[in-house]
Amino acid sequence: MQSLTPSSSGINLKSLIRTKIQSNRVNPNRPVIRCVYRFDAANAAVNTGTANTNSVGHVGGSRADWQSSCAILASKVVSQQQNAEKSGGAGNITAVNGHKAAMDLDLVPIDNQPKPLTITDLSPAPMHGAQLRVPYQGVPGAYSEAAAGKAYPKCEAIPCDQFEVAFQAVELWIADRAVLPVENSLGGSIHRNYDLLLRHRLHIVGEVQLPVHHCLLALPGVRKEYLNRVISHPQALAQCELTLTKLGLNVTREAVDDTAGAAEYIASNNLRDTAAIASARAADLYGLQILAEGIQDDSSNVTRFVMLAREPIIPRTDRPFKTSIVFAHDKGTSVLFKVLSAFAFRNISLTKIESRPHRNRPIRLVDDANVGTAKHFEYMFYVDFEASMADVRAQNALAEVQEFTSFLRVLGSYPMDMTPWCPSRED
Ligand SMILES: O=C(O)C(=O)C[C@]1(C(=O)O)C=C[C@@H](O)C=C1
Repeated sequence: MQSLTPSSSGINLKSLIRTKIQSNRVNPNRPVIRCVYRFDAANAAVNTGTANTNSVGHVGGSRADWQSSCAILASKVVSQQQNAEKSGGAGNITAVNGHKAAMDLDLVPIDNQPKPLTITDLSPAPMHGAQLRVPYQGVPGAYSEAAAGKAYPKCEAIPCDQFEVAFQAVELWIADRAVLPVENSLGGSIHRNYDLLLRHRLHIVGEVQLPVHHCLLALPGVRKEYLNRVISHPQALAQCELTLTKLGLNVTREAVDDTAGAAEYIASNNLRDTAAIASARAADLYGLQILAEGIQDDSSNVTRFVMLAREPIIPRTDRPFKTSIVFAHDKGTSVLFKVLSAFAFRNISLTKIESRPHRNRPIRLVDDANVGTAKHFEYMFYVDFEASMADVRAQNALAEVQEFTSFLRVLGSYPMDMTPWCPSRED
């Protein structure tokens, strides 16, 4: 799979925005320009080598720098909201995934869709309104939009061109909750989002598990034999890897920012040699036909999303709760067994464990005069366990974990998604 994300370093916000605009001008047909910024924003934290601080600081130096760098375009946000209402788009999420495509194959005017929020749209001024505002990365028709609708059925889902924007929209009180995909049953963890959880100070307040039913979409009249390229989110490409091969397509696979963005790109550039992997709702929204459906390699394909807020919720014990933590230790991975036993002794089940590079201190050198220098990689460990922070067992386990670790943060204690299991789509 070709990665279309160029690397760079030593960036600041203004140069990023300039890069983005220039890239768009140079080659308006590339669907992936937004990646340039997304990748660089992540690297900003790598370059400064800091974790656990607000990423705003990394981007522009200080929060004040960042704010003065941003255009204050609150009215644009409002007009996006109005557009969304008019188009029945982001604010009106019904059966997004698992939704029968219309057989009317006329191209729809895709300009009706609300434009994704970008970093320059963020205003530090709070927005008021009764509806919960939930930013997600992608454009209408993305699975993240569906996840927002599942978590908060009456919410106004706000498309953003990158995760960083969704986080900052909540941090700056423009929005109320961000929705973030963290893992998929086939594609595995979405690593970058674990890093983002650590860099930002938002709290996990809920989770949603969304069955993901992928379709192969192309312009009306296009047949599979005409295709020489399939574009989608890297996770979606990974989830359909075997099926794409089985379909006998002689295509290159290219990664773009989100599934629905791939569909939109094909429609707006009238690409007859390219297909997208996206939802049936994306086919509806962007006037594409469904060439094949259910193309994920496993019918029970599920993505887990977490919801993030400025404040934690008050944990309870009257319903199943999950707690997510992240920890590290100065002396490397040897602490892992002790931490895990703190949960095992209390009969607390772990549902997930993930390790990521410790970006502050990625390597630990251990010199041995006789044999040389061992170079150990250092990790941050992310653990989800099935207990509420209001449960005394969890409190005792964490008190113990704290003794073993040099760094411990509770990312959130939140209700588990206990919705009935229905992996197949309801047509
Ligand atoms: O591209 C989208 O539609 C998304 O919402 C992103 C995303 C992901 O990040 O995993 C969400 C669910 C699917 O697993 C594929 C892609």
